[in-house]
Parts: sequence; structure tokens; C-alpha cells
Amino acid sequence: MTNVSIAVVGPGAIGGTVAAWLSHSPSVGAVTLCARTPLDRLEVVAPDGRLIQASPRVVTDPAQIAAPVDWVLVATKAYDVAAASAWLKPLLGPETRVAVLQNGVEHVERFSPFLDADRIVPVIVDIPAERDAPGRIRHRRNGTITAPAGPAGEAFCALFVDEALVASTTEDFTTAAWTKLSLNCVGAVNALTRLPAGVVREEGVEDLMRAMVRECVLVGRAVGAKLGDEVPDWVVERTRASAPDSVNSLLGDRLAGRPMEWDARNGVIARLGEQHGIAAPLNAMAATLLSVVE
Ligand SMILES: NC(=O)C1=CN([C@@H]2O[C@H](COP(=O)(O)OP(=O)(O)OC[C@H]3O[C@@H](n4cnc5c(N)ncnc54)[C@H](OP(=O)(O)O)[C@@H]3O)[C@@H](O)[C@H]2O)C=CC1
Ligand SMILES: CC(C)(CO)C(=O)C(=O)O
Repeated sequence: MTNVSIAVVGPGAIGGTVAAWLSHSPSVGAVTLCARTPLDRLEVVAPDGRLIQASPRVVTDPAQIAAPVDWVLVATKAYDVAAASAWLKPLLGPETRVAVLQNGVEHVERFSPFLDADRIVPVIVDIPAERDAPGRIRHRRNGTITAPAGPAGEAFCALFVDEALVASTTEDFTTAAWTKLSLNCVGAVNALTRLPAGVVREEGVEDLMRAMVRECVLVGRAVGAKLGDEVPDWVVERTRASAPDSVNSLLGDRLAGRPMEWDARNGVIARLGEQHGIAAPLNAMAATLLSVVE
């Protein structure tokens, strides 16, 4: 398919990065940014230092949408989904699909109150990106995008052509989502300490992170994810490999005084753990403390 029309709801760190790259994709026609805070254009510093620029149409009110699009990409934070859903009505035609680019494991559940579940394409993004100002983003390292196998997931992945964002489908989306949640749950350590990735090098922090991930692994297995015993070590290695000054999106929210995705990233482990008789006290504590300090 060529000349695909796309609307990105929530052009922040992830939405802005993806929109900038898609604006240069040969299969993509018009890109529209559905923003809460106005922005003039996108400038993304790519992992190799290139400046990727794009000037898509920016709208700040659903009334400004004149026609439906082929794809809606929602990249707001999980806690902004209800407000973001106001964009859906004018953007949806009979064939429109909605890709949800968010962290957590509840992409479909989050959007089900607002739209038919068969239109929703849940997407896992592993793209470290930091927004310095509206439309100004540092895309720190080449990223991956993972969607479920099937025609919709494949059509979505086909939009991405640059090696900076490698998109692929998986037959086992549950495992992909819980693997990413394993990585994300330890972000609470950064948000609670207000320290970037380098905090992993402080005494005792690696062990705390492994223990948090072990809870995630046990709950993930209970809901069908295939997570090996090596996942806690993998998370620590990945965190150690990040630039010590890199700021994950949870810490980014805390530093900016915004709400935080403590429920989507830690609370969910405790909630689903409780349903399956698995205690997850570290993640429960992280969620509670983050809810208090936000
Ligand atoms: N940043 C990262 O490195 C990664 C983030 N993620 C996940 O991706 C998702 C998005 O995160 P991220 O890009 O960091 O978040 P950001 O806070 O950078 O961006 C979210 C954007 O959504 C906008 N928004 C909120 N409500 C609305 C609304 N009603 N209508 C239109 N726009 C709205 C915000 O507007 P405003 O400009 O007013 O704040 C902001 O531009 C999260 O689930 C996160 O966990 C996943 C992988 C990596
Ligand atoms: C793992 C990481 C840091 C980047 O993909 C992320 O998911 C986030 O910042 O929320």
C-alpha cells in the first residue's frame, strides 16, 4: 500500500520520533499530528547524530479533522487514554486501524471502552527517546517496534523502512509485552530516586531490580508469557548498557511534574499477581509510593 494516511495522537517523545521517521517513509502520504500542546515542527536527533526534520500538519482540536485516516497511532501516556479517545471519532473510517504505542500489557483493555477491539493493534516500542521541548526529541539508540502477527500487524510494520526503527511481528505478543514490562518495571527505581539509568551502579540496586523483575516474571508466566529465569539478569545488563544519563519515560514524567504510569508499569504486576495468587510486594510498593509522590 502507498500513500497511507496517518494521524499520530500524542506527538511526544515516542509519537514525535515515529512521526518524524514515518514522514520520510515512501509508503506514507500525509501525516497529521493530533497534539494537546501546539508544536511548530518535528526535529529528532537520530542515534547516528543526523537531524531528522518534518513539518506535518498539526491540529489541537478534533473539530479540525476533516477526513478519516488509514492509521491512527496513539502514543499518549497510558493515563491520558480517556482524553485521547476524543480524537477517534473524526479519525475513524470503516477501515481505519488504531495502533497503540504504549508501555504495559493492557493496550487492548485500555482502549476497549472507546473502540471495537478488532480495530486495535497493540504495539510494543523499545525506543529510548527524550523530549526536550515540544517537537524536539533525542532518539538515543536504534529501536524496535513489535506488533502481533496477522494482516494488521504486518501492514503496520510495513510502514517502517529505516534501520533506526526496525518493526516486526510476533506470534507471541504476550511474551513480547511481558518481556518489555520486565524492563520497564525497574524504571520505578529511577523515578523514586529521581536518578537516571546510572543508578543501577549504586550498591544494592542491581539486586533490588532483579527482585522486582522476578515478581514480574512469575506473574507474566501465570498469564501465559514465556519468560525464562535469565530475564532478571538481562534487565540488569540492558540497564547497565544504557547511557548513565539516560532518562526513562517514567523518570521523565516525575522530573517534569506530570502524572506517572505507575499503574501500567508496576501496579499491573501487583493487580494481576493478586488474581493469580502471586505476591508482588516490591512492585506494589513502587506503585503506591509513586502514586503518593506524583
Ligand atoms: N519515551 C520513551 O523512551 C519510551 C516511551 N514508551 C511509552 O510510550 C508511551 C508514550 O510515552 P512518551 O512518548 O515518552 O510520552 P510523552 O509524555 O513524551 O508524550 C505523550 C504525548 O501525548 C500528548 N497528549 C496527552 N494527552 C493528549 C490528548 N488528549 N490529545 C493529544 N495529545 C495528548 C502529550 O501532550 P503534551 O505535549 O501536552 O504533554 C505528549 O505530547 C508511554 O506509554 C511510554 O511508557 C515506550 C518506550 C520508550
Ligand atoms: C526501556 C525504555 C527506557 C526505552 O525503550 C522505555 O520503555 C521508557 O523510557 O519508557
